[in-house]
Amino acid sequence: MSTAADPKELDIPKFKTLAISVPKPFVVHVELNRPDKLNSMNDTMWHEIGDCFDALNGNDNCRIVLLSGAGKLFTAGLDFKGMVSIGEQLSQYEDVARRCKILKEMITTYQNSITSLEKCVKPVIGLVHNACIGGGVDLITATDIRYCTEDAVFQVKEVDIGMAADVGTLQRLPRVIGSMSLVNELAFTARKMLAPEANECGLVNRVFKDKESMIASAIGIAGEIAEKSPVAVQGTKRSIVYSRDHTVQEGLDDIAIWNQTMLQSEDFMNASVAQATKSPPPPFAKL
Ligand SMILES: CCC/C=C/C=C/C(=O)SCCNC(=O)CCNC(=O)[C@H](O)C(C)(C)COP(=O)(O)OP(=O)(O)OC[C@H]1O[C@@H](n2cnc3c(N)ncnc32)[C@H](O)[C@@H]1OP(=O)(O)O
Repeated sequence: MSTAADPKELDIPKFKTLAISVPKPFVVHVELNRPDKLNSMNDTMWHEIGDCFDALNGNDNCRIVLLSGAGKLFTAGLDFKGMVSIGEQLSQYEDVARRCKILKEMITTYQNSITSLEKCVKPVIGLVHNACIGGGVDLITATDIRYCTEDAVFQVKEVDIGMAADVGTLQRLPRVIGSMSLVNELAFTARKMLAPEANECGLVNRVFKDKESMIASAIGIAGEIAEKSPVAVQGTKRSIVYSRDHTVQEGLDDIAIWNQTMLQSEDFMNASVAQATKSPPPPFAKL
């Protein structure tokens, strides 16, 4: 069975603002890659994040994704300078309905871009070093596992630029960290949350000394996940995301219907036999 240790074998489009590598078979590393602009999120990056995760979702050479930032920090959030071109587009119209149409289209495109991480059935591990600001928090709240470095700082900074966050933080952060009081405090004050507090409140579940050790550990963990049945891992992510937004009974009903099919997969049979006979896990075919 061929595996994609070579990024070219992944066969996904090339991106201007994202760097893609394959550190291990089936493990895809996506880096926000505008280091000279502090990985600030311009219109191209917003579009490319969506395109990238849509492509990885359908790619059977990808079983798990690592998401980090190239250079000094994870991301400085929305690219202020990119907002000038939106301002120019708006200035072409005097009418409120025409202006609203431009803004609505932009907001929903950016929302869909973040949601593409959640819709991607491959688990995504968010790896934050140094600063994770504004849109960066939107982005990582849509990941499945989050780690950071000791120097990490998280900031829901939108109120400081005169806006209510609108692409996911206010919807997902309460579900990630549980305490509505803490979410409210972070969102109303835009204060910095440092790594120990992020760990304590559950925004991340591991803190590493530096970026190198974080990436190395994450590649190891991703490699372990990539060796498991893709039927099992993808079904698990699907069920966790579905259950988050539904009642317990609805979640149970959904997974019963899902597994009435998936328990007939060869992965279930082969993995169960290996467990029962104390044999090493079998290799699983691409999905
Ligand atoms: C529909 C919209 C949906 C999305 C909404 C998202 C909203 C948000 O993301 S709100 C948050 C926006 N971001 C910020 O407010 C971050 C502002 N920047 C900082 O706080 C600091 O720059 C940072 C902590 C990231 C780094 O600090 P450091 O001291 O290391 O660097 P600086 O000297 O401050 O900056 C270096 C140059 O980078 C430019 N820059 C910083 N952030 C941005 C940005 N977000 N967009 C564009 N450019 C940015 C900064 O102006 C400096 O440029 P120069 O003066 O030319 O050297």
